[in-house]
Amino acid sequence: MSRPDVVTTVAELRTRVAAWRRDGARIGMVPTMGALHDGHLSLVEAARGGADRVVVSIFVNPTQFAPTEDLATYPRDLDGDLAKLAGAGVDLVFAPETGEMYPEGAATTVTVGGPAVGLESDARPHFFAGVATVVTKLFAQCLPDVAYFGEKDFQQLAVIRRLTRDLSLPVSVEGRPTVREPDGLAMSSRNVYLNADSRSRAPALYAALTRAAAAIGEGLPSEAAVAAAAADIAAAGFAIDYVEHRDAETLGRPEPGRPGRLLVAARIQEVRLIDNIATPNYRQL
Ligand SMILES: Nc1ncnc2c1ncn2[C@@H]1O[C@H](COP(=O)(O)OP(=O)(O)OP(=O)(O)O)[C@@H](O)[C@H]1O
Ligand SMILES: CC(C)(CO)[C@@H](O)C(=O)[O-]
Ligand code: BAL
Repeated sequence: MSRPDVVTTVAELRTRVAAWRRDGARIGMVPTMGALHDGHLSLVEAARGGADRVVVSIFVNPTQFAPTEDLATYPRDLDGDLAKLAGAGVDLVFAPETGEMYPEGAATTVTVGGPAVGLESDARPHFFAGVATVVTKLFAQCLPDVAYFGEKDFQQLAVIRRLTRDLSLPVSVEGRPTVREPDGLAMSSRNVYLNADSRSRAPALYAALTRAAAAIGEGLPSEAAVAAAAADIAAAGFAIDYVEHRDAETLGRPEPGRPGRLLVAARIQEVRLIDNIATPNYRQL
């Protein structure tokens, strides 16, 4: 099966997209950092369904990593990624070098408040400014009609929705459900860092969220459900960054009658995993 075409410059990307647009095509974009797995492929499939042409970007964005984080070792495999995309219906891969995305002297950063405050930002204070800046640039470079993001990075999705609205970007942002391994672990490029022992413990994260969401649905007070989830996660050997019940849209305090979300970030063997689950029947104050 033939691999998708790859371009590395904004000029080439714009030329290709402009030609499709002249033909009246609707453009879909799937931004990624590569090391593709079935979660990414589910976004590609959604894009195939919602657009005539699909662009996948692959760029390990340095501005969303702190100096202490795993930028240098983040899994990179463009050749393997292109093989996975062969036959997936992708029209173009945009795989820029860092200098193309951040030319010498780049001095502009997009910062988001609201849903970007707290949770991931407490552990990764630089993170959402990096994501917001690169996603704004990708949207400006490609000018997609619609862009697809995973609910696995739930706060990131909320931040991207908010920045798109606040900056009046003419892009429809679509969130897609988390794709999981058969034992419930959310697929993530960083799962390859897990050794056999940590991998066997990792499904405890989603199992704890599932139990807590069901308990909240049955009327258990939010605080008690969160405390039980935290205890389960700690018992599985994780160091917890946060376990929180939040409003699914604002990520502020959960409100009865509105969709809620349980979110977790926890570390095992120094691998930081995140996950989340809906609490649609939330009724407690
Ligand atoms: N399991 C998954 N199901 C659905 N979407 C996913 C999943 N994992 C990642 N995505 C989405 O794919 C897009 C690109 O994510 P990214 O390249 O960072 O992959 P990742 O597996 O989340 O990597 P990382 O381990 O760095 O978090 C994001 O919109 C992300 O939410
Ligand atoms: C949205 C994104 C591609 C921006 O670099 C990244 O944060 C990711 O892969 O989720
Ligand atoms: N999956 C979001 C990108 C990151 O964690 O750096």
